[in-house]
Amino acid sequence: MAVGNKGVSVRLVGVQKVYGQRVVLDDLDLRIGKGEFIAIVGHSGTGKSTLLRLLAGLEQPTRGDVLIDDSPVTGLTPTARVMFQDARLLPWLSVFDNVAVVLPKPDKLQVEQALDRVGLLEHRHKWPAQLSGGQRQRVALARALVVRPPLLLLDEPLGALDALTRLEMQSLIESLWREERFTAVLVTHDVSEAVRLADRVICIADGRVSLDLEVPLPRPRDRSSSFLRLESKVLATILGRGSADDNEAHRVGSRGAAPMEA
Ligand SMILES: Nc1ncnc2c1ncn2[C@@H]1O[C@H](COP(=O)(O)OP(=O)(O)OP(=O)(O)O)[C@@H](O)[C@H]1O
Repeated sequence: MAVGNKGVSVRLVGVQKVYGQRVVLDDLDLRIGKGEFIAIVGHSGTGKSTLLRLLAGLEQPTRGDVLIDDSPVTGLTPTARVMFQDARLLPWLSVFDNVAVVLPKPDKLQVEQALDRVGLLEHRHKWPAQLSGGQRQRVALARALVVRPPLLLLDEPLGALDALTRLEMQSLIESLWREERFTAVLVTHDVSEAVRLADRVICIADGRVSLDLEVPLPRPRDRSSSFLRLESKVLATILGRGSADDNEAHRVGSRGAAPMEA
């Protein structure tokens, strides 16, 4: 498989996605650099998962182009792996086999390294039912990363976890990303998680990008005053209000979450 440990670049140009009468994404433009970590936030139903499915090649845009390393996505994106909110493990396979199953040619060392990287090597002989929710998501992460994908798509992967496990998983994802520098696109409802992990936080509203906010904070990030300012800026955009220190330069487009009368 054509995979490596360097990220890919991603470009969406004038992307529209229509389901029946519903225009979910409309003339959306977005660029993601190689190895960047992007978080996508926005109200429920604004098309965040749709956007990930377009990047994965699970769907095609109604109009416009999705380009990975400058090549249009026309079928499943071979460089991408997706992680979902539910781990989607096969209950009749061991932890080891749940990771090995995605390899065209199972390789014991490769699987054990992937499990070791997520801290689950000693659990490799267990069944999914014997694991906690957090451990199951670690297996899903190992399965996604075992092929060292250049593009990791994360669809609210930590949404069902308790707060503490969620923080641990955020640290794990961040440290694996820092080691391997794949391109990461995280869909999340948790604005704090977005600001903690992402180089840029993208808000989607009315089918397009309503905020593209750089997070220029050193990692690992704590909840400093700068962190809180960025967090409130993202929240204000999602809620459709300008925050007191809002900077118009961060807003893009003329529609969507433009500041409204508060
Ligand atoms: N296959 C489909 N057929 C018809 N409508 C769809 C399909 N997939 C998504 N939609 C609709 O498109 C809209 C956007 O869905 P999507 O799941 O991308 O939103 P989202 O922002 O990820 O939402 P959430 O935050 O609730 O997960 C929703 O109205 C949804 O019902």
